[in-house]
Amino acid sequence: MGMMIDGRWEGDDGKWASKDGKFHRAPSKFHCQFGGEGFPAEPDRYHLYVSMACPWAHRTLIFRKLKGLEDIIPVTVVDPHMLSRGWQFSEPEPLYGFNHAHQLYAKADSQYTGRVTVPILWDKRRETIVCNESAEIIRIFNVAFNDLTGNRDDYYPADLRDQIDEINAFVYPNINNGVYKCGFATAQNAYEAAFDNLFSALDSVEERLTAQRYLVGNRITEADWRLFTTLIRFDAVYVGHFKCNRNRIADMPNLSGYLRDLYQQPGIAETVNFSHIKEHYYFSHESINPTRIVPKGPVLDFDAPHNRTFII
Ligand SMILES: N[C@@H](CCC(=O)N[C@@H](CS)C(=O)NCC(=O)O)C(=O)O
Repeated sequence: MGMMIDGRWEGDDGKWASKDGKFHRAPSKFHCQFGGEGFPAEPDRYHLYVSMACPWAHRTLIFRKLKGLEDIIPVTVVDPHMLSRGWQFSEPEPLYGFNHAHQLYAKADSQYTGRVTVPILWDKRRETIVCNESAEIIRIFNVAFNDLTGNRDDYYPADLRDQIDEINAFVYPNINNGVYKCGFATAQNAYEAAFDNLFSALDSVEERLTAQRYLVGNRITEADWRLFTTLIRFDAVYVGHFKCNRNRIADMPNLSGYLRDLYQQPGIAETVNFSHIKEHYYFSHESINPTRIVPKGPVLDFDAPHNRTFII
């Protein structure tokens, strides 16, 4: 797994785990300054690069779908295999014919130093990265194109923002990133601490969902979609590949019903691609799975009844 140093691709960075054996996620470098003169909301101006495997990129695909942005913001999907040159395109990508995502980063900033991550929101006019932070991209998608699409669905409503921020601040480090802290730990004690922390957080959300249908009451918000992209991958990859195996989500009645409830919302199933999810994790992380064998199971049925509508 590599990264970019001064605008050039460096093959092996050894950065996934630090000396303490813990996984530390690097912060994103391109932050959104959307709107106004800089990056106005316009059709045929932006392009989204995603991996169908990546939970962070998945957030942006969900918001693109929910907010009716498919005609306004085209998408290019990277190959599921992320190998020695980082994210690659199965066919040259449509804007420049690049074969690798790192070429986009170099085009945006010829001196770029950092990781080459997806999602990438690209501005075709300025030929640069608008943003490579999914948490910010979904906030843009939530409102910025409303006048163009007429879609005013709001997943970060003003009256719920404090509650959404609070639950996000819990779910991100403990669950979204918590699975990575288990999977990329390189010391037994770091793994065990991450494992205990992850399952204690899942227990707490399981409890929370006893009395309410969604994370913030009875309305789906951004907080739910941010949790969804981790939960949907959990039994297929995190249980086995990342050793998050105290139990499956399928064994947690509230969380599994909640997961099916979200999966069955209109358009969401189309954003989920288990072939890319399993191929990416099991094939790309050679240090975790050197044989690169991708398991055939598990058999999962997210179309089964969720039985959550009785909860007000
Ligand atoms: N903070 C970023 C994280 C994105 C991220 O880490 N994406 C992963 C894929 S799941 C990636 O591209 N990793 C490649 C690398 O770090 O080299 C976001 O949420 O947008």
